[in-house]
Amino acid sequence: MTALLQASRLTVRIGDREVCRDLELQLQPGERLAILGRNGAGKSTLLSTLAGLRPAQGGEVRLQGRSYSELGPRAAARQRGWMAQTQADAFASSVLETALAGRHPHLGRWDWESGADAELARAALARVGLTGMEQRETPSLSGGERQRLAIATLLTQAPDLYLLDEPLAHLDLSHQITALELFAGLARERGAGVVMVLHDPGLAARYCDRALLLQGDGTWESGPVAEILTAAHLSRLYGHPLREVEDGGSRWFIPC
Ligand SMILES: Nc1ncnc2c1ncn2[C@@H]1O[C@H](COP(=O)(O)OP(=O)(O)OP(=O)(O)O)[C@@H](O)[C@H]1O
Repeated sequence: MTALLQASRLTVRIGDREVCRDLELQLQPGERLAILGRNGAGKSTLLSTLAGLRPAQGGEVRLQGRSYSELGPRAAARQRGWMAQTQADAFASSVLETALAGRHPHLGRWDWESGADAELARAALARVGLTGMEQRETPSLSGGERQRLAIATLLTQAPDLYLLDEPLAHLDLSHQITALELFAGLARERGAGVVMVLHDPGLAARYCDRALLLQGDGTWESGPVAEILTAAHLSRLYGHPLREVEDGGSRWFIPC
């Protein structure tokens, strides 16, 4: 099976600092991967490299077997969606218009969005609880509402691969679980691949199949969450002792 995402011998640097050296990564349809690490370890930098938005210093990234230069930006945007850590609105537009921007990679150069596109956008807004807010201007949204709009825009884009930089930022606990369940459903039902930068290893253990730990010095570890997300690994990763607690079949990690 062709991997949705493959990174081979990927080396990413910021100045003379290494984020990862010779990273090997494969994501198959339906798989969810969590990226964890300390602040400044380079998680966002790696994610934007995986999204083809930043050049790698070595190795390569392929989407369903093709490099970003082979695909070109429009085809790449039909295959992978990227959610930035913060949502910047260059100018005010309505909630519905913002969600509809997710359809742009699917339209011809001179096409307008159709009624069917608007239906997709409205359905996506409904899935994140923004029905009734379609005509609101984006600067008037709260932080959590703006984040849910970013998720709705990605749902409207409907790529095969979702690259999410801290998708739970600004969300209350209930909306965090709703968002994680939503991406779990896309993986299960549509075979979507999901890569998420997360700061909660308990949620990563519950909602991802595999985890990638970025140590901040170019070294990394990855594997199934059962093997990688342990108190010993995580204590070393964060430089603070953590204790593992099991409850109702889920594993949680508590700072000591
Ligand atoms: N253009 C830049 N010039 C200099 N340093 C940069 C630049 N971009 C990022 N950095 C630095 O690179 C490091 C990695 O940044 P990155 O945003 O990828 O980290 P992160 O792991 O996502 O962090 P966080 O958990 O805080 O979001 C940080 O120390 C950051 O200050």
